[in-house]
Amino acid sequence: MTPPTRSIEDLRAEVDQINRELLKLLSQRGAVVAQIGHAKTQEGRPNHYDPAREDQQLKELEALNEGPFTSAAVKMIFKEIFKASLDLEESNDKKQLLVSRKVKVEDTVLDIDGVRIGGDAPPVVIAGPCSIESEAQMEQTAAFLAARGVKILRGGAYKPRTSPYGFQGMGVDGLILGSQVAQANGMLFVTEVMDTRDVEIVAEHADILQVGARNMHNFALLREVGRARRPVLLKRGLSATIEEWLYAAEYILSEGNPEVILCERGIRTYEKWTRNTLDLSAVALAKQETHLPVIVDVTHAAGRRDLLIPLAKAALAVGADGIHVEVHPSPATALSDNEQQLDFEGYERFIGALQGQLKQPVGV
Ligand SMILES: O=C(O)C(=O)C[C@]1(C(=O)O)C=C[C@@H](O)C=C1
Repeated sequence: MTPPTRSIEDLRAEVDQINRELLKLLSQRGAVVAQIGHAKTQEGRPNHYDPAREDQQLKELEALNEGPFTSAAVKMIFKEIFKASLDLEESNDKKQLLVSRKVKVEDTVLDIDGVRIGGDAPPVVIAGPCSIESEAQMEQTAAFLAARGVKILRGGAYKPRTSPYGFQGMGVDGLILGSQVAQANGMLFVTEVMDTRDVEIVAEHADILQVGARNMHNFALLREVGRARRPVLLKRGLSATIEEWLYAAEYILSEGNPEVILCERGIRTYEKWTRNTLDLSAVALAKQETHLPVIVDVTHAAGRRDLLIPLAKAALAVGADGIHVEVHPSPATALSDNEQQLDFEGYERFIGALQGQLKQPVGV
């Protein structure tokens, strides 16, 4: 065996020097890749991952590889570089999102005719029936809730039902009824808009436009409500990741409407004992990553009345800016969501249990 002509120390010094050069090259590569990422964002390409481009680079590197590393090893190293590059592109991209706290540090506080939502405002309660069904039903509910300090009345005029044969809502008559009853009781009116063609008429009658979970990925609708001059309550999609939810909000802000309230309403999981699984980490994360108000729809979160109080308590404990809950004078005869809506007595118990956390008088 021929003795090594150079000492380990000497060789290590050379390795250190190569490391420094590799790092310099990696940083140079990162800077160029960041520019590619920026260009992709400018072009409106939300997905920066490009497997074909990665493949092309790997093939070229394989062809050029003279060893001593195997092609598999070279590929593995470069795949890590692509992954880090992609992370870099996407994190730079995120920094520029209008919803991001990196762009706007302070909380967005909505002030809708004197009702403040988000930031240092006390948590709001949004309550009302699932569907607008009749004058009597709306009047009774609004009077009951208004007397208990609720400032925002909900009620669906267009109902996205699982079955096309289910009750589909009262449409424009429902909008008129909901807004009149809310106004008569000194409340704001929030209702869902499902179709781009209805945004104008819904915005005419509602104080807040709701985009429902099933429409969170309806980008045409998101753009349209982004152009409306009304605040938007954006529910998280049934199977949407937090990132997808925030991008949906970004669609609205990017059209010039900064008044977005995020609403976590439970996501679809393998769990069968609850209708959905309330994702509280999404609430905490959305509050951390964005400056927007975040509320929790406890009614849909679990799909069962017996969990409403603990879920609402937990939501407020992680920092939710409000609670959305369905209330109906007679849930058993309601035309939708019988299992989930609270009757008036149930609402009293519910709100009583939250009194300490709501930081505001809720009783009469
Ligand atoms: O070339 C691109 O499109 C890039 O975004 C750069 C890059 C890379 O690091 O080479 C990064 C991620 C993509 O999946 C493909 C390639």
